[in-house]
Formats: sequence, structure tokens, C-alpha cells
Amino acid sequence: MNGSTSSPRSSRPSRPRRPHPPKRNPGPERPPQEDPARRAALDTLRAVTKRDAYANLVLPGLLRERRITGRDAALATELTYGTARARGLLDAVLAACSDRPLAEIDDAVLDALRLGAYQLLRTRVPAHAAVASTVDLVRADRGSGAAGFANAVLRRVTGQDEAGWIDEVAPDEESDPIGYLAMSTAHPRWVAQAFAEALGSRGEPLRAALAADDTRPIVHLIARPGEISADELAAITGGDLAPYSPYGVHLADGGDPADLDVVRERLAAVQDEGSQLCALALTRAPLEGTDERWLDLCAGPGGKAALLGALAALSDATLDAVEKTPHRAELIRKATIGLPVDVRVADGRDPGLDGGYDRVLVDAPCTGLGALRRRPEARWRRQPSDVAALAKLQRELLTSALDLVRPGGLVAYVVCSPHLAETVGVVAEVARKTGAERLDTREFFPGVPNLGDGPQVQLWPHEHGTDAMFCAILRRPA
Ligand SMILES: C[S@@+](CC[C@H](N)C(=O)[O-])C[C@H]1O[C@@H](n2cnc3c(N)ncnc32)[C@H](O)[C@@H]1O
Repeated sequence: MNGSTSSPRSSRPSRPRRPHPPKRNPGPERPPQEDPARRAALDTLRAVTKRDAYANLVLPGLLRERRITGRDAALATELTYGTARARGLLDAVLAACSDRPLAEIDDAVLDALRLGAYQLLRTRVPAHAAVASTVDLVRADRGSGAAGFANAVLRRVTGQDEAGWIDEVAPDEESDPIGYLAMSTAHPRWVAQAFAEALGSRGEPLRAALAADDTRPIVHLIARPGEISADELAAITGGDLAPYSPYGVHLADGGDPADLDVVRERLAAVQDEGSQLCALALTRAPLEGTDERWLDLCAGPGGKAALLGALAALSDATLDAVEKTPHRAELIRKATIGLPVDVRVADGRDPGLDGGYDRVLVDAPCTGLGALRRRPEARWRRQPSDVAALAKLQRELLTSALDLVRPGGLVAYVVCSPHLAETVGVVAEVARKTGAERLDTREFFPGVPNLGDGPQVQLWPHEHGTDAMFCAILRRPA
């Protein structure tokens, strides 16, 4: 606990909480001075807390609606995403600075406190501005009593910088290195533990992997094979050729890629380079016999299906795309217009298909722990209890894929997660039960460094600049 905390939790008598003053009472001291960037940030954080919204979907709409642009928009974005990512660390600090448990603090006040604490600990916003602007927001939303409380808590936060607070609230680094790294990089402990197990590290690689979740990902585009080359796409967009995917382009900065003419005309699309590489790996693995019927068993919203469909068109093959959710199946249809792709709404575990496919992709539903940098709040929303149910579904889908592929045919199992229970755990068990052969998948990622001991491939943001995609290619026994 912070020594300056005025009334320790244990000494507080339990008594009914007073209702907050009416919302419209601005308090006697001064009228609230709302800053549009911080208001947009707080309103987005409220939507994340109240209705499980995605910050990166809510905020752009709010900015547009309120005509917030330029530096204000940049500030709102930085504060919103930064606060959502750092939530666990901010909560630990706020708990140390508050004389009541966080669970007893009004949601709206707590979200504002997080926003204020984030500015104090992780930005260069002057402390007085961070405190005053947050107190103004709280006063406007919850009145002067709550504003006084927020002011007191945030003043305690100003007592130390981030490093000082980490020393105080994190587990001991020597005896619990994973717990320490989890707190200092603002990750739930179970996520840090899962990364540590996948990396085989509790040291620098783990720190780098966790830190990479706080970096803003560069937009990756894919030049649709047969329509436009990566060189042409790079020249049109001013981007750089991707280091590993022959179809990939990295966009330097700024702007909404959906506004690009090449994207609107479907010559290119937004797709992480790791996703491109995993879909390509399936097509690169050598196959004896026929090679004309491909299947994507979990295809929505259609990113990999569009790439596979374009490659299928170039090699006289066809692709069947299965998706359980009708609206996502519709997205596949849109993404694959003009390609030899047949979309079917079905459960991939029993899709009612004849089988006999030459190549099958299983891009299974997963925790998404490999793409935490894309969804600011995701690390706090996922629960360790999600993993077992997903792993069961993943095993069933992979088993179904091996059933649908012809003898000697190939299956790529892909997830956007490094969690061992979703990756090697699934592949090892299904391979054992079905007798499928695990190929050295690293061979189908030519030029990509640091792929470990194989046979599977685990990509990492801090190593490869991609999402943490996992890929294993299996062959059904002939
Ligand atoms: C990781 S996403 C696939 C991403 C896609 N391959 C792409 O590149 O755009 C997994 C998809 O599987 C779908 N899904 C979930 N359970 C399924 C099931 N039992 N059968 C088929 N699809 C399922 C989800 O709706 C989701 O669209």
C-alpha cells in the first residue's frame, strides 16, 4: 500500500454508500472544462467496460461524429488504447492509492481514474493537467463529491513514477520473474505464463514478446495474386515490400487503408503478413497426385480464403470455404467475388461435404493471444478458462479436416495464438489419434529466420513483425 493513503481499507466501517449527486450538478467550485480528446477517450473506455465493445471499433466512429481531428484525434487514440492496454497495472496502482476497494468505486469514476493514471504514469502530459482534466470529467459525469475523491486518488498516484509504482505493486522480480514481467508490461499473469511456456523463456525474449503487444502494428497489405504485383502495390501506396511474403507490402504510416483505391477495387486487401505466410505454406508443401480441390474449413471473414482462391485460380484449382456464422460467410462471398470459391454455411466439424480434398486449411477459432497488439482491451477480456473449450473445438476441427482430406493430402492447422494448449497440444494429440504425419513446416516458410526447432512454426511480433501465428502442416497417411 502507498504510505500516503489516508484511510486504510481495513479501518473503514462498513456503511451504505451515499448515492452520487445528480449528474447535472457541476459542483460549486468551477464549471467543468472538458477536453474533447479526453472525453472521447473516456466515452470509448466506458463502452468497453459497459458493453464489451472493442475500443478500436468505437473510437474512430466517435472521432468522426464529433469532428475530432489532427492532434486531438491522435491524443484521444493514444489515451484510449494506452489506458485499455495498461488496465491491470493501472488498477494495481489505483488500488494502492484508493481508500476503498476498486470493486466499490463507481464504474464511470474508475474508468476516468484509469485514464488519469495512464496519463500520469505512461505519458508526458504534465501531472497537473492529467489530474485536473480527469477531475473535470468526473465532476461532469458524477458531481463534485466524486470529483473530490478522484482528485485525492490521482494526487497519490503522482507520488511516484511508473518504475516506482511497479516496484511497489509487482511481485518480486527474483522470486517471480513472470509475475514481475506481467505487471510491468501490463499483462494478465496467465498470458505472460503462456508466452513464457511457448518461448521457453522467462527472460529477455519474454519481455520483448510482451512489450511488442504495446507497439502499434504497421498495416500490412496483400497484393492479390494474378491482379497486381507486390512491387506495383508498393509503388502505388508508397509502402515497402514485406520482408517474407512475396505478396506483402507494409504501409509506412497514416490513413485508413480502406480508403485506398487499390483496396476498394479489390486488387489488394489488409492482411497481416503472418496470415499470408500461413496460407502460403499450405500451397507450398509438396503433394503427390491430384492438386485441384482445396478446402478452407473456418473461412470467415475470408482473408485467407481470398488468397487461397486467387492462387487456386492461377493453378486451375477450386476452393470450398466453410463458415459457421452466416454473416461471416457473407463476408467471404464479398472477399472472393470473381474467384473459384464456393462458400457454404456449416459447422466444420460436420460440414456435410464429400471429402477427398487435396489441401485443407483449418484456421481455427482461438484465444487470439497472438494479436493482442491489435485489440487494446483483449488481454483483459480473455480468461484462462476459455482455453480448454477452444482447444476441444480445435481438436475436433483438425480431426474433421484430416477426415476430409484425401489419403496423402495436406492439412494446415493455423491459430493466431502461441498458447501451447492451442498449438502443439492440439496437433500432437490429433496426430497421435489419426496417425497423421507432422511435416517440417519451417521448410514452407522460406527466408523466415528464427523458426526454432520445428516441426511446427510459431511466428512472433517481436521476431518477425507479424502477429504470433502458429502453423503446422500435416499429411494424412496414404
Ligand atoms: C480465426 S477465424 C478464421 C479467419 C479466416 N481464415 C481469415 O483469414 O479471414 C475462425 C472462423 O471460424 C469460424 N468458426 C467457429 N466455429 C466454427 C465451426 N465449428 N465450424 C466452422 N467455422 C467455425 C468463426 O466464425 C471464424 O469466422
